[in-house]
This record gives sequence, C-alpha cells and structure tokens, in this order.
Amino acid sequence: MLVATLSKRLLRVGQAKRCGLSLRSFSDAKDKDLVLTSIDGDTGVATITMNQAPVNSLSLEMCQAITTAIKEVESQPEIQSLVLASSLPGVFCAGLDITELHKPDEKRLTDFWHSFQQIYFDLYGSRLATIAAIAGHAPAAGCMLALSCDYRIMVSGAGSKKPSTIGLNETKLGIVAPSWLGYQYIDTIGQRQAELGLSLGLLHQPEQALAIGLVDELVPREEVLSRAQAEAVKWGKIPAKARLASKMLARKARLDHLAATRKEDNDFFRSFVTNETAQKIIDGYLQSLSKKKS
Ligand SMILES: CCCCC/C=C\C/C=C\C/C=C/C(=O)SCCNC(=O)CCNC(=O)[C@H](O)C(C)(C)COP(=O)(O)OP(=O)(O)OC[C@H]1O[C@@H](n2cnc3c(N)ncnc32)[C@H](O)[C@@H]1OP(=O)(O)O
Repeated sequence: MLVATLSKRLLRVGQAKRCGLSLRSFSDAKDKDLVLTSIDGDTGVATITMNQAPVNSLSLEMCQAITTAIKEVESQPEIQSLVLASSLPGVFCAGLDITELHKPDEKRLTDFWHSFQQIYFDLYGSRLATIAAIAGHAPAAGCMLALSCDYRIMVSGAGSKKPSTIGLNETKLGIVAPSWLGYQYIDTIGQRQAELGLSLGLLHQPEQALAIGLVDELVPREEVLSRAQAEAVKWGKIPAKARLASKMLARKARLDHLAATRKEDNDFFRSFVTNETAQKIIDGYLQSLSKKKS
C-alpha cells in the first residue's frame, strides 16, 4: 500500500474529520490515481504524491489532478503546509507529457496549456507553505513544479552512478521556456546562472543544483520525504498571514503578469507547437526517447 508508507499516521476522510481536518477527498492507494493526497494527523502536513508511471509526465489530466489536489488541501483552513512528492523511484516529474504536443487536437492543446498555467497559479501562488521532495529527475516542467514550491529538498548525487538532474533543458530540445518560467528561474538562481542554464539547456546534478541555489538541501534518497515533511512542519509554524504576505512580495507581480497575459501566452504556445518545424522537433524527440529504451 503506497499511501501507508508515506507517513506515520495518515488519515482517511472520517478520521481526518474527527481530528478537525475535514479533507473532503482523500485518495486511496489505487494505481489509477494520478496523484495521492494524504494528511499526517500528528503534524497536519499534507502530502501530494504524483503517481503517474512511468515518469509523472504532465498530461492534461495530470495537471488537472495536481490542481484539484492543491485546491482540496487549501480548502482545509487547518492545514498550513504541503509536501509535493513522487511515488516513482528515480523520477520526480519528467516535464510536459510530450505526447500531448504531438499532432495535437487544438482544443485539447489549449486546455492542456491552460491547465499547466493553472498549476503555476495554484502552486507558486499557494497560501500553503510548499516543500518539494525531489527524489529523482526534474527536467523542464518538472523543474517548474519544484521552482513553484517554497523550499526544495533533493536526493543527493553522492555515490550514485546516474545521479538525478534538475533544470530547464528546453533549448537543448530547440524550444524556449515561457517567460513566466524563465523568470521563476531568474528569481531563484539569479540572472547569470539562469542565463547560462537557459541558454545551454543545462540539467544540473544535485551538488551543482545546490551550489547555484536551485535546490536548498541534499539528503540521501531514503530521507527525502521525511526530511521534506519535517521542513513542512517548521514552515507551518510560521504565522500564516505574515508568511503569505512575504511570499507575495516576491511572487505577486509575476502571477499578476501571467494572469493579464494568459490568453496571449496560450495563443503563442499553440501556434508554436502546431508549427511544422516544432512538430518535427517533437516527433524526433519522442523517437529519441523510445530509441533510448530499445
Ligand atoms: C519537445 C518539444 C516540446 C515543445 C513545448 C513548447 C513549449 C513549452 C516550453 C517549455 C515548458 C516545458 C517543456 C517541457 O517540459 S518538455 C519535456 C522535457 N522533458 C524531458 O526532456 C525529459 C524526457 N525524459 C527523460 O529524460 C527521461 O525519461 C527521464 C525523466 C530522465 C527518466 O528516465 P528513465 O530512463 O527512467 O525513463 P525513460 O526515458 O525510459 O522513459 C520511460 C517512458 O516514459 C516516456 N517519457 C519520458 N519522458 C516523457 C515525457 N516528458 N513525455 C512523455 N513521455 C515521456 C519514455 O518515452 C518512455 O516511454 P516508453 O513507452 O518507451 O516506455
């Protein structure tokens, strides 16, 4: 049972209510669940675990499931902090589901990008303290999920033959990150490192990610989740209004900008992806991913 392994004392709806935590929708550990949400009854920390094998790529449904889970947790006034984690060994999130971009239906593509933007609003702008438990690869939009949290704990690369990586690798694929994602990067790691990272499409190993401030801590694999949950307890104890106002000092202008330009951003994305050249890139990239396997 996946959920049972997530924390010491996890609550189902009835139990949560008895403890004053009225989470309406609590996901049971069924393989079909794209995300699993749990609340530790001792600490009040919520954990949203991405659970879309093989790589937690962000399909339309996955984006919507993440947003729904965040909203469910946020609707519980007793809960102050949230951990974002993955159930998959070795992958936090592989970024956008590239099959969504391949020969797309325009309506679905529009909904898809809208749902990805929505995660930015819901996670980057969350009233909750948010901690990313990055126990695996986090390229591109996977990195965006981590950047949208308040604190990032990553699995250490020490002693690993194939360390996990994190970063915005879009240029390596011949594409450009949207400006709001680029600014998240600049705001987190500074202009120079972001310029280098974005221009070269760098995916950083954990020690390098720590050195440039892309993540805040490295811990051994088996400690990532428990350390993130402990950090969430700490953040949850900060007076909530003051913590949120401080977060918004840094983030509100960015959020407002995307809110004001959301449709243009979506139009641009759609016209970019449906362009013949982009379709060739996407086709080639999908093939390279499956060739890698064979
Ligand atoms: C490419 C053009 C995009 C155009 C978009 C335009 C504008 C938007 C710009 C920016 C916003 C963000 C963009 C993105 O997020 S693009 C996605 C970037 N992600 C990646 O480049 C990661 C690709 N994946 C990997 O590198 C590896 O899979 C991994 C995450 C390191 C894990 O490696 P592992 O060895 O564990 O797994 P496999 O490689 O064997 O993969 C297993 C299985 O999953 C499929 N897969 C992997 N990643 C994706 C994905 N992002 N989308 C869909 N499917 C994916 C892979 O093909 C395998 O499938 P199979 O059927 O062969 O088992």
